[in-house]
Amino acid sequence: YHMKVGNQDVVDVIMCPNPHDEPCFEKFTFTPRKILPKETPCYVLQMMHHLNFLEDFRIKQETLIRFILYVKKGYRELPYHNWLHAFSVAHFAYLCLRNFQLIERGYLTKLEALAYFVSCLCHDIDHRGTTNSFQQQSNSVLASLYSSEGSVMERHHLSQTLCILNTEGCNFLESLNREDYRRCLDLIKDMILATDLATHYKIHSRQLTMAEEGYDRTSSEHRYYLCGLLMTCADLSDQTKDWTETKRVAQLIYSEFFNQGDLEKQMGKEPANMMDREKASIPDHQVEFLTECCLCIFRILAVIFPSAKILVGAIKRNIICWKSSKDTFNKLCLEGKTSYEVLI
Ligand SMILES: Cc1nc2ccc(C(=O)N[C@]34C[C@H]5C[C@H](C[C@H](C5)C3)C4)cc2n2c(-c3ccccc3Cl)nnc12
Ligand SMILES: [Mg+2]
Ligand SMILES: [Zn+2]
Repeated sequence: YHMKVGNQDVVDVIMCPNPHDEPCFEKFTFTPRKILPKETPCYVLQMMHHLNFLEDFRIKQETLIRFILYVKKGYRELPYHNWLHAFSVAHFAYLCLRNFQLIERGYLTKLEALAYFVSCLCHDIDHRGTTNSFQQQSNSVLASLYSSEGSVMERHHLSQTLCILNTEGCNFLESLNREDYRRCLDLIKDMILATDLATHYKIHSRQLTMAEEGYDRTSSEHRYYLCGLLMTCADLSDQTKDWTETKRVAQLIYSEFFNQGDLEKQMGKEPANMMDREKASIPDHQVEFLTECCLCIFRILAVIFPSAKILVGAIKRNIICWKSSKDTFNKLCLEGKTSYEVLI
């Protein structure tokens, strides 16, 4: 957008802050879930234009638009793991690329940046609203396909992504030379597989060591850990927004968790507490998850990128809100409400 403010041109003010000084699209305080779903494909295209991907990789706009629409269609109408989650994760990746200047400061090559943004958009395609362990428990088709390698859902999201790339008129990477094409697909594989939280728990301590030692651009191990860190932070970025947003997102997540718990009960299985709408204490579980998982991973991000400290602050504020909400939850639960009913 080219915008005149007074007699001074304000060039390239994209999604500029509107007069009611709502958070600007370019800031970490912006909540991408407020964008109308039908407008989201345009915003994806706009972000890729502003990251200069179309020029750098000679991407045909028509092919890219078809790819984006196929990816959007690939997501199911679920409470949480839907297209709007993918869009918000990709928006966070866009903010990291722009605000941390990941390319300009050599943290990621342009190809890695492209793979990062596209992986965020595709990382949960065709999610069924159930966990990897549920795939095993229910002997799903996906479990029979992938359970020997682990990360069952993530391998399915990757395979769906590659299928779309191989769909007529959707391969926006077609102008990459053979080596870059191969490298980009390998990066997308590593990045989508990195969104399996169980994997994050395994490599978390090494990511911390990497941050404390100082990021070594020449180390392929460091580059792998940074990509995994950036993927997990994007996947959890809802937790860095304001309390209203965080609370609403938790309600969506637990709606999926409890649906799975109901399914497990019907199968005669005992669901985990966090999946059981009768037993789960959402505030307690969220305080634990935000403290044990989110706070740790965003602290590592802030060691490498000091401007990410505001994200750590946002998570701390949400932990305080969950702790203070506990009294309300306990009081209402005493009146016989489940913690889910209190949340909605
Ligand atoms: C707010 C919030 N809470 C969350 C609470 C719990 C879990 C969760 O999967 N826990 C674990 C706990 C152990 C070790 C592994 C495997 C299983 C056993 C299940 C992970 C995720 C949560 N989560 C996510 C999220 C991120 C990535 C994939 C799926 C999801 Cl849902 N995004 N936001 C949230
Ligand atoms: Mg996932
Ligand atoms: Zn996700």
